[in-house]
Amino acid sequence: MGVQLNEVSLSYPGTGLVIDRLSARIEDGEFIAVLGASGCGKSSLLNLIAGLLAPTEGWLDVPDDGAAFMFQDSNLLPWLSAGRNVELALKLAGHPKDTRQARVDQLLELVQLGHAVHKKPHELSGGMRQRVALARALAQDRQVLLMDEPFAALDAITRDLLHEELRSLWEQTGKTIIFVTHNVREAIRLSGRILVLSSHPGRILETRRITEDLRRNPAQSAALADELTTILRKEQRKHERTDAN
Ligand SMILES: Nc1ncnc2c1ncn2[C@@H]1O[C@H](COP(=O)(O)OP(=O)(O)OP(=O)(O)O)[C@@H](O)[C@H]1O
Repeated sequence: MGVQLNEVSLSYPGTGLVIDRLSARIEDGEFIAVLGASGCGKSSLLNLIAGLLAPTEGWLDVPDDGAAFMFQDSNLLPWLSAGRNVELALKLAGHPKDTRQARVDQLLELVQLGHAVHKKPHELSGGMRQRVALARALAQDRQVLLMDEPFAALDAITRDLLHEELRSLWEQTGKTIIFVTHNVREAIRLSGRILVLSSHPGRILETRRITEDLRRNPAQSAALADELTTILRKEQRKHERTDAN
């Protein structure tokens, strides 16, 4: 089963309505990108799906075991090695001690970090730390993986590499991935479908399917990127005008 949102609204005290009657169905095994300008409610949406927030109105249907979360900051425990950081997640998920080391090795291999099991976070590059964070998220063994701008702080080359690795990891694991970004090219590169959110309050403005043919066609991808960027800019301007009044 995937994730279903039915007329979901969210208000914060003080801020007011942030998400307005948002409905979407995300299929099991789908890789979806949620694209929107800063402050449009993307993180709030992930928090709702993770069960960290409750909707003010409407309802959501999320798999019983919930969802794993990965953020822009790796949030690794600095005094633990990469392996121990992943092991801790396995321990919290209830994996017995005698099976944990083999699973740590497997997960770190999956994110191309088999060689870094003993390294502490400060000995790793930003990209490597995000790989450990990804392994830690996978250690939770949930079908749904929520990713909140996980590569936003990385340089372009590292990000590019991680895009490739994430796509291949998604193909291998069949996870349902909900990936939040404000980067249009990243959304096209990674996902099978893009939901574009409006700003203040967040509603679905556009839905676009991304086929493999489109992804492999630079001219078509660039045209779609231009189109989505124009939509986002227009949305941002509308919002800036509203704020100025
Ligand atoms: N706990 C909170 N209490 C009150 N207002 C909040 C809270 N969390 C977020 N907001 C407000 O809700 C709106 C949406 O925030 P959210 O972080 O979900 O957006 P976002 O699209 O993820 O932003 P960004 O791209 O900048 O991370 C913003 O105006 C923000 O200031």
